[in-house]
Amino acid sequence: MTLEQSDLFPRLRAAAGEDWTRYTDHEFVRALTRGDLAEASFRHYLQQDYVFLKHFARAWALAAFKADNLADMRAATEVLDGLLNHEMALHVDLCRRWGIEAEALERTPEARANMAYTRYVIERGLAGDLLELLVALAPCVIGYAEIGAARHAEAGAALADHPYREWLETYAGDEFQGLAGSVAAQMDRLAERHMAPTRFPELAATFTAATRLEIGFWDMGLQQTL
Ligand SMILES: Cc1ncc(C[n+]2csc(CCO)c2C)c(N)n1
Repeated sequence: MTLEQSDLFPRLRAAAGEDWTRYTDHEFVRALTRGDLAEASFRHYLQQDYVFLKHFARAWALAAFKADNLADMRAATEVLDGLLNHEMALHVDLCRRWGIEAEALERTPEARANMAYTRYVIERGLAGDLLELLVALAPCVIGYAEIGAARHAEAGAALADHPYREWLETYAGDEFQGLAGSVAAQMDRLAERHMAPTRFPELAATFTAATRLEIGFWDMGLQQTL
């Protein structure tokens, strides 16, 4: 399924209103796309993102625990496996090329914006069901796919010699686009089974909160705060 065919995600995105735009059209994203984002900001972001990915792996492990059928358990462990055994290694390589060695990554002090975001997502999963957790994860997974596709296209010919080409290619790539589509489809299946119409506002509040925490993550990168 493509994102356009999904049902719940566009409703959540619409409910997030301006916050969704503030996330996907953030100055960090604009500067990265133009190629003039300060390198120190990108390094700070990369280093924090390493810590972020570890906690997101924990959130996907929680998704496997919260699942009540094999298909949902497999979907969660596939993302977990991809993160732990593929994306983390790519991230460590990318960091090394940007001058951040593996030992420095391990010693990264966790920024408050980073902590707030990952722990919020995990808390939503602990307190709620799998749908609640996937909705908290959606701004990350589906948002980055949306940002990647749009910004990769926008950079266009400038990509030939672009400092952030690899980042843009990663999130515009088939793998992440496919992952976003399958998470959107999984949310739709769960919503069909578990979502009373009266539950939508609650889910929208979780989605908007996670979107605002993504904005905080860009701010943290841009301002290099801890
Ligand atoms: C702050 C922040 N938000 C989102 C992503 C993107 N992302 C992280 S894990 C994953 C796939 C599985 O959840 C995706 C798309 C990121 N790297 N950093």
